[in-house]
Amino acid sequence: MAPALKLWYFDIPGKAETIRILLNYGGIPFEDFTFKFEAWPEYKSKMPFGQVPVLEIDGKPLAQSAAIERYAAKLAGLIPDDVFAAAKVDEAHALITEIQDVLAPTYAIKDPEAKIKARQEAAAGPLKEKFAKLVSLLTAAGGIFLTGDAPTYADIALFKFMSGLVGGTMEGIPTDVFNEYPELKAFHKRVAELPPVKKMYENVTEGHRLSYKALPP
Ligand SMILES: N[C@@H](CCC(=O)N[C@@H](CS)C(=O)NCC(=O)O)C(=O)O
Repeated sequence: MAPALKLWYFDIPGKAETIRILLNYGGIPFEDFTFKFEAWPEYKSKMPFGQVPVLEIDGKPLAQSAAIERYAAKLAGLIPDDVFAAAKVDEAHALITEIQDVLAPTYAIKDPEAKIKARQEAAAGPLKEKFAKLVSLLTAAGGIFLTGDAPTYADIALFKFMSGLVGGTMEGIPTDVFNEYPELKAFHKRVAELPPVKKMYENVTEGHRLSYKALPP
């Protein structure tokens, strides 16, 4: 029998959106339990590491977004069976995490101008180096998806990252940040048009799931 799944997270895309896409992709029913920041103190002590996302699986909690993403990807058939092929997918996923880590310190900057400046600097330097690595990976795999011609959870994670970067919540990152990378823009469109992804975002009515946005032309 399929496990009963309940995903706990704030009412924003954040670290839960890739998990949401993966579960939707696999047509796997789950309760998307979201809450406002004000309600967090009520839940924090119930979470294994005092943080979210947490996926409750038949009542048992699983924390850490990377572990939850892999779990959801296995259910959705977005991890290859072959051990080496699966490791290459993890490799691509780790590169995306590294890219996210470039921007992570900017979230904590309180001064709005300093935050924008730090992001502009990241976009002009370190992010470019990482995007070039992504293009190499994509090109080496044949230019369709990150590790070949079938989508995996790494592709979903990159799609979510790219959407979030230009989705209006990353002040300081120019919305044309991907214009120098036609391969990445084509990739983003390709993932957006995968039928389960397209369907998920067509059906969205609430703001918290709107991390997807078509990239500017
Ligand atoms: N390594 C963890 C980090 C989780 C994390 O940073 N969660 C944040 C939200 S994105 C959180 O729960 N913040 C509230 C808190 O720490 O009290 C993961 O990837 O799941």
